Order: sequence, then C-alpha cells, then structure tokens
Amino acid sequence: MIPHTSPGLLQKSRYTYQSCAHGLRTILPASQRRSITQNYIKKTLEAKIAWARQATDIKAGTKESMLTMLEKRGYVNQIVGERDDLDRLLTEKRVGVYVGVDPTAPSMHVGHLLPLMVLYWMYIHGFHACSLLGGTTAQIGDPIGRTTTREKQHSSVRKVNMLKIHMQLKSIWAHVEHSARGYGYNWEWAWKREVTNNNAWLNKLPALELLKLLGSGVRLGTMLGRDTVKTRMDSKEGMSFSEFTYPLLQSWDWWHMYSTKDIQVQVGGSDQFGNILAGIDAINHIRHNHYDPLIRQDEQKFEEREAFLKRPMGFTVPILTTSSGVKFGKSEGNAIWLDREITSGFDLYQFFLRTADSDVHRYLKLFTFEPLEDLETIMEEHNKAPSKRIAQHKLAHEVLKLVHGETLANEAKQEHSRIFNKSFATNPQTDDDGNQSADYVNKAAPFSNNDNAPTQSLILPKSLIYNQSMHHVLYHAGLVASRSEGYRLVSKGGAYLGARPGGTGTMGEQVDYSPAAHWNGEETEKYIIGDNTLIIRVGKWKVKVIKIISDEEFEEKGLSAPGWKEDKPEERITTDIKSMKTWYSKKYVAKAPIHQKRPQRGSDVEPA
Ligand SMILES: N[C@@H](Cc1ccc(O)cc1)C(=O)O
Repeated sequence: MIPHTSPGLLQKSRYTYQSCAHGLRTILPASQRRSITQNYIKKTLEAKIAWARQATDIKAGTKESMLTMLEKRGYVNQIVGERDDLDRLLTEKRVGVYVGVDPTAPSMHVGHLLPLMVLYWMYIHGFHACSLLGGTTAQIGDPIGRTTTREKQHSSVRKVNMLKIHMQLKSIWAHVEHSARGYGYNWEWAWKREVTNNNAWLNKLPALELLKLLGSGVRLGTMLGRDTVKTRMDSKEGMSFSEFTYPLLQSWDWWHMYSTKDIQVQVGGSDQFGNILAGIDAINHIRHNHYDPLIRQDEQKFEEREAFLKRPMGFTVPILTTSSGVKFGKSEGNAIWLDREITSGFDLYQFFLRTADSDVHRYLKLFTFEPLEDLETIMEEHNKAPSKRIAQHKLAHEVLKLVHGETLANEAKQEHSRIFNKSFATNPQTDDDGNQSADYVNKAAPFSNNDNAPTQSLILPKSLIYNQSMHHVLYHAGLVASRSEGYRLVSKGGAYLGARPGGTGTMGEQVDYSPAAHWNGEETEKYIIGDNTLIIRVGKWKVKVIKIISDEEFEEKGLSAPGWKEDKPEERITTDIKSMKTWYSKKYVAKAPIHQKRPQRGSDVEPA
C-alpha cells in the first residue's frame, strides 16, 4: 500500500515518525499510519537513482538543468538568493515546488498562467508540483500592489469563487498531462501533483503557535520597510493589521508544506518577491529555533551538502507587458479570464490571436510546451507570411488546449475560421455579472466529458428551484436532458448538492457535497447558500453554480431555461408518470391539472 505522505516511515510506539528528506519529522497519529510495500521502496529507490544519474549528466554538461531550461524560455525574473544555489538544488534534489493563487475573483485570468506554467514544466520534469488555493488567505487579501483594502465578500461569493478556481486548477492539471504527452513527456511513477487549499491548516492554526514560532522571527523594521506598507501608511486609508500580517500567513503556508510535504521551492508572480523572501526567512527561523527537538534542525550537525539540500528557495516570473507597453492580459481595460463563462473560449482564442508579431515568439516560449527548436521552425514559417498569423494560431490553440482542453480548442479554432468565412458573432445572453442563461450554456456546451464541463454559472428563476424535486431542478439547470433522466440519476446517487443540509444553508470552508435524494421540494431549498446560490454537482466534473433570482427579474432579462414557461405540461406529466410510477401520486396530477398552463408569478394572467 502507498503511504499517506512521503516515504521513510519509521514505527515508534503509538506514533509513526515520518522523516522527510529535509530531515524534519512529522508525527502521524495511528489513524493515518499506512504500511509500505517492498514495491514502493523499490520504486522510491529507482527514482532516486534516476535523479542522481540525471544530476551527473547535468554536471557533466550533457544535459540541460531545469533552471537553465526555465531561463531559456524566459520564466525567471528574480531569484531570491543566488542563482547557482537554486540551480544546484534543483539539480541535486527532486524538491517540491508550489504556486499559490488566492480565489478573490470567480476565475483566474491569463496572468495567473505564467507562474503556473513553471509548475507544469517542473512537474513534467519529475518534481512534486503543488498548486495552492488560498481559501483562507483570500479572506484577508494580499495587499501587494493595492492602494485600498479589498472589499469584504459575502461568504457565499467567497465559497463559490473558491469552488470555481479549485475546479479550474484541477481541470488545467488534467490538460497539462494530456498536452505534455503530445510532446513526449510520459507520466512516470515519481511525478507528483496536487491541488491543495490553505484552509486545511490555516483555519485551525492557533494564534499563539503562529506568534511563537513565526512571529518571534519577524522583524518589524523589515515589515515596515516594504513598499506596499509604506505606500499604504502614507495614504489616507492606512493599512489594517490583518493586511499587514498577510505575508505571515503566506509564510506559514510554506512552512507547513515544507515540513509536511517537502515543498522547498516557491514560485510566484512578478510582485511576489517580498512574500517569498519573507517565507524563506520564516522557514529558516522556525526550523532553527523550533521548540520541538524532533523538528528543530541544528545545521552545525549537518554536513555542507545535507544542510544545503534543506534550504528553502524561490523565484518570481517576469511581469508581462506587450511590446507596446500594455500590461499583458488587459484588453481595453478588461482582464482576460480563464473561465469561459466570462471570457468565452472563442474570445480567449481571439485574444492570443491578436498578439503582435513582436511578442508572439516570446509568448510561445512561455505558454506552450513546444520545444524551442520547433518554435524556431514555426517562427520561420510565420515570417514567410506574417499575415497568415501561423504563430499566433499555434499560440492560441495551445493555450486553449491547456485551459479548456483539446475539444474546445478545436472548436474555437473552427469558430474562428467560420467567422472569417461568414461574418457573424456569437453574443451570449449574459447579465452584469457575466452569468449566462441555462439555454445558452446548454447550447454552447453540450456535456460529454470534463473538457466541456467546467464549472458553469447560470441564472434560474426562483420558481424553478423552490419547492421543486431534485430531478426537476437537474432538468432546469440543464444537467440532464429530461426529468426522467434526472430521476434515474438521483436514484443512482449520481447528483450532489454543495453545502450541508440543516436549515442554515451554510457550508464549511471546503465545499462539501451531499448526495441528493428523492426528497420533497422543500428539502432542496435547505441547500441554498446565502439566499441565492445553489451548487449542484453531477458525477465528478459537472458542477453548476446557480444564481437564483426572482421570476420577474428572470423574465425581464429575457432569460430562458429548460422547463421555463413550459407550454406542454401534459407531455411533461406523462413522461414523469411513466418513469416514476409510484413517486408521482394521483395527488400531484390533481394538483396540476393536465391542461392547465403554469401560472406566471407576479403576472395577472390567470390559468385557463
Ligand atoms: N499572495 C499570492 C497568493 C498566495 C497565497 C498563499 C500562498 O501560500 C502563496 C501565494 C498572490 O497574491 O498572488
């Protein structure tokens, strides 16, 4: 059996000491102890030998180092510390690396892709790569680069954002593996990737633990000297203590992952240098001064190499501006989002297609897995007839493959050529928040696999949710083609609701799912979060975040959804009765006479 975390378990009385490669030992309670098999030990050893061989080749100059490769492609801006130290660390040790994203909006934007690409590259070169969702840090908000405090978000908004970005990170990971395979990077046993959320540890971190272990090493002078702090202190608004301490929380994340998962390297956006530096200082302070002798590292006792291989290190990616000086990802004042409900796949394709000739080679290096030599060939082709935009098409297609998957990437490409043949544009119905009507979402994206079923937001009117059985709700949300299909799905236990039942409609910090059942309509209502949001999941990937508005507003916006203003209630009832047999009692039929039109709420049209 595979152990719960990294290798090196050693039994001792009631506890298991897990020795991480950096020498720290975490005590696992008996409930989390797992045994390891001979096979696991063998594979671990093989992976170590392979790494050592590779290091020898790199040192002999017959193989390129990870850092050199990243530098050649333009990913490295500022290294926190010495370049050669980082190069040596990445060469000699299969370290863990992480990139954090705070879910302060419902989607990541193209700017997030850059540090994540480093993570993806390192993953396909055998490193343990972790994308961290800042579920807790997002509640404070990184003050870097901000002149004002972030507005407080309603907890339902925050949780929906967290859910959406979590799904985004997960589905991009699946696409990374697929894309990389196309370039000959085949999965190996030692590769490891994960999406984790800092609410798992920060929410139960005692304040005293943070102050004692980390706070004792943080110098006020250093904190006060940071540009963000100085600017904010000089402003009228000033700065809150919570924002001031944001870097401490980010540092704790790293310390937590350093000590439990061997995550020794942090990569961040161009503005993250200060936070990464603070994290390195914090980890060094804690590991050298920890009160627990099992965790404390006494460097004097280590040999030079051993001490070196325990050091935390990090770097930032460059800030991207187009050759005309515009910040990358901003198009006419709007950010380009990775959620296709906000920036459609077609628009994302168009964004990359508009890349200037002077930028396209650089972007191809940054946003694709295409080998540099092949990029040279593509550029040569491109330069023969720049107006054909060969390089831009390659770029747009590769980015779409990464973000939305191959099927959608191909569709966006086809849609582009259709538009250039005929002149038409899709103009989805959206409201001010970028939500689309169920009809549009369903037509635009028939579900078949995870690629075309990312998190979807849609609006539904109250009457299609309240007092409705689950199979009806599933149908109205476009998650199933008919109510009877919905009925079968609920019977199989294949539909879930986000949040916990219990009248309050709140949920924990993680989005929890409970299986839906054939309960009566009022039960569904208990899962509504903050009065207006319902999250439904079908199977593993289809998640819909439903914003509930009044019927009047739905009507006013001209939106539509399956089952809205249904004109043929008799058909609906016949199919329902057929498939549901006993479930639909005579009572229901009596309540909704067959030839009766559904009365419109708020309208003065009486049923015939
Ligand atoms: N502060 C980072 C996000 C982040 C959050 C938590 C971390 O541990 C790391 C990074 C940003 O704003 O981009």
